Amino acid sequence: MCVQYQVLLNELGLDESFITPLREKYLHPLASILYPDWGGGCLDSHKAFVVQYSVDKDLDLSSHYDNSEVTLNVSLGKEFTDGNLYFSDMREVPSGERRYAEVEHTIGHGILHRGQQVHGALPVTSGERWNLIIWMRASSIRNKQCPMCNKVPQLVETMGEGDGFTMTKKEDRGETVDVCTLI
Ligand SMILES: O=C(O)CCC(=O)C(=O)O
Ligand SMILES: [Fe+2]
Repeated sequence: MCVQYQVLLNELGLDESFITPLREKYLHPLASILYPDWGGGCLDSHKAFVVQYSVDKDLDLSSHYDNSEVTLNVSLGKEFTDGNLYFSDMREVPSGERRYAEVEHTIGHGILHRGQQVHGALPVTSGERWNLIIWMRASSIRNKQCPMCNKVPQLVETMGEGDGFTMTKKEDRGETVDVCTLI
């Protein structure tokens, strides 16, 4: 899975003023109720970005799961045809046994889902489709098991934002990332 056309909101200075308060005040309480078994009650960081699709850029996004415990996906517009989202089972279900459901995403609406639920976006056939994606992370969950490789994470310091893992207090040296995302 690779989204080529994306803008990270923290690079635009929008994390502290917009995404962090949105997560803490609104998304965390909702996720605590909806997804208590998937880290929804202990979300403590995020990666937020805007993705863009059009016929001359990326058309679609193949089936994948996110590097998140809970994801918010908001349709920002602009005007486009097709490009529906689809959702399937959790990633543990073997690919041959998965069932898929298509969801038409109304502009201005947000869809909250578990990061480990398999999903993707179908091709747009005209116009431009822009979405705000917030991958929310729970360090207490991912510190025990990496959501991308299922292993106990091997943490290394990183430049800029990490991937929502935390080191123990003694070793706390800043943002960290699991080596599995680097290879
Ligand atoms: O294009 C979309 O609406 C889905 C994007 C997505 O699933 C992701 O970036 O993880
Ligand atoms: Fe995704």
